[in-house]
Amino acid sequence: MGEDKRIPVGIIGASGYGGIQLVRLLLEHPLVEITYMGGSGSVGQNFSDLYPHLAHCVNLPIESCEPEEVAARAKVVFLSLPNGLAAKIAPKLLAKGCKVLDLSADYRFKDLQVYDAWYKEGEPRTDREVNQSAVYGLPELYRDRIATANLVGCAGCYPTASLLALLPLLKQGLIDHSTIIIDAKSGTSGGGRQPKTNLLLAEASNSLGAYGIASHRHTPEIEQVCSDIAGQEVMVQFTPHLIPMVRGILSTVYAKMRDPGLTKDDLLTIYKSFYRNSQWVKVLPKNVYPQTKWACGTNLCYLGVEVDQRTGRVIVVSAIDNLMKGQASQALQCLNIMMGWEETLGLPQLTFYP
Ligand SMILES: NC(=O)C1=CN([C@@H]2O[C@H](COP(=O)(O)OP(=O)(O)OC[C@H]3O[C@@H](n4cnc5c(N)ncnc54)[C@H](OP(=O)(O)O)[C@@H]3O)[C@@H](O)[C@H]2O)C=CC1
Ligand SMILES: CC(=O)N[C@@H](CCC(=O)OP(=O)(O)O)C(=O)O
Repeated sequence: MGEDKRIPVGIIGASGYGGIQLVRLLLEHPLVEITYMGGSGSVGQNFSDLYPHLAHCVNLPIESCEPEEVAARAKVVFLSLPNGLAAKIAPKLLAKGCKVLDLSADYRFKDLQVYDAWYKEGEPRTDREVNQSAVYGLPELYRDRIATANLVGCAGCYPTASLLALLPLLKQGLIDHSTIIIDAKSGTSGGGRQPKTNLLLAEASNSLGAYGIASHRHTPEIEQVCSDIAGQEVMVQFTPHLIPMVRGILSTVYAKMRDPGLTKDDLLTIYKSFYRNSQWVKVLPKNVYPQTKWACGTNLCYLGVEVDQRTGRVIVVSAIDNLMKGQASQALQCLNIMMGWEETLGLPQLTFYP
């Protein structure tokens, strides 16, 4: 038997929805081994007490999150915690030499004033320097930066779906920035495993509603990336909806084209070329538009591109699994890049269907 070269990995927030996706992915990844599980309310329990169906493959206790202890037992740490906690833990882990992937919003914003304005989680942040070192975890845009990062602030779920739809348009300067409208729907798992009234079956089933209109926290995150690509300030109109299903995000993006003469064939050529080196983004053929079911359980994003010649608008429909490409599997994709591994390693591409 050769030496086992698996990298020891910790998951803080293992009991949550992000945590359990990471467990599934990391157990099947050939180059890592889960060595630490951290939490809060579930400390003292075994992971298999929380998820008995996994008792045959996971036997680890949930421990309190002591950064020194975590760093002694893990070289890579995934933080899958409510917003505001990673900013307190990540600097200590980085100082001990760990690579850190944060699934919350704490390290997504270059400008902490923007973070503070939208995420009022308590005391002011004291980790400005660390924050400056963080790279936004959207591999299709920042692959090179992720490759050399020690800290990645993984992209949010709605931003991932929406930005992948928008990137080629912004990069090529094809749209009037002031006309971007994003209409998105998410399954209830987007709200996490903690009980919330609006996520009860009786509230969410047989019903569809918008929330966070003109005020959702993903608006500045989407705008930050759009502005970075466009080289000028971009504002978007973003409206999320809660839809009665468990997994999935469908984001439909509208914008006025600068050149109304562009056809659907032109745009499909542009999209296919833009994503030619991105295995996880599938640009669908002409007149085919994605369903969330196609992406379920995978790291894939499916894009359908349309042009309304009557209004001069381009319409792009984007489908992802919010817990996968929108969260845990995208974090693992980032880790693969950080470690110089094959970007597809350990990432599922076949959905459960139907
Ligand atoms: N759900 C989604 O679709 C997406 C979520 N995200 C983000 O990922 C992060 C995790 O989300 P999700 O998994 O859905 O959330 P959950 O509510 O399902 O899980 C939260 C986890 O955080 C742990 N936790 C809470 N407080 C503490 C604490 N003080 N110290 C240590 N651990 C703590 C909980 O552990 P315990 O049970 O032990 O208390 C639990 O494991 C959030 O920031 C979320 O915004 C990002 C993209 C998509
Ligand atoms: C349905 C639902 O409640 N969705 C969550 C999605 C946010 C999320 O999960 O957090 P990230 O910022 O880390 O992506 C919401 O709208 O707040």
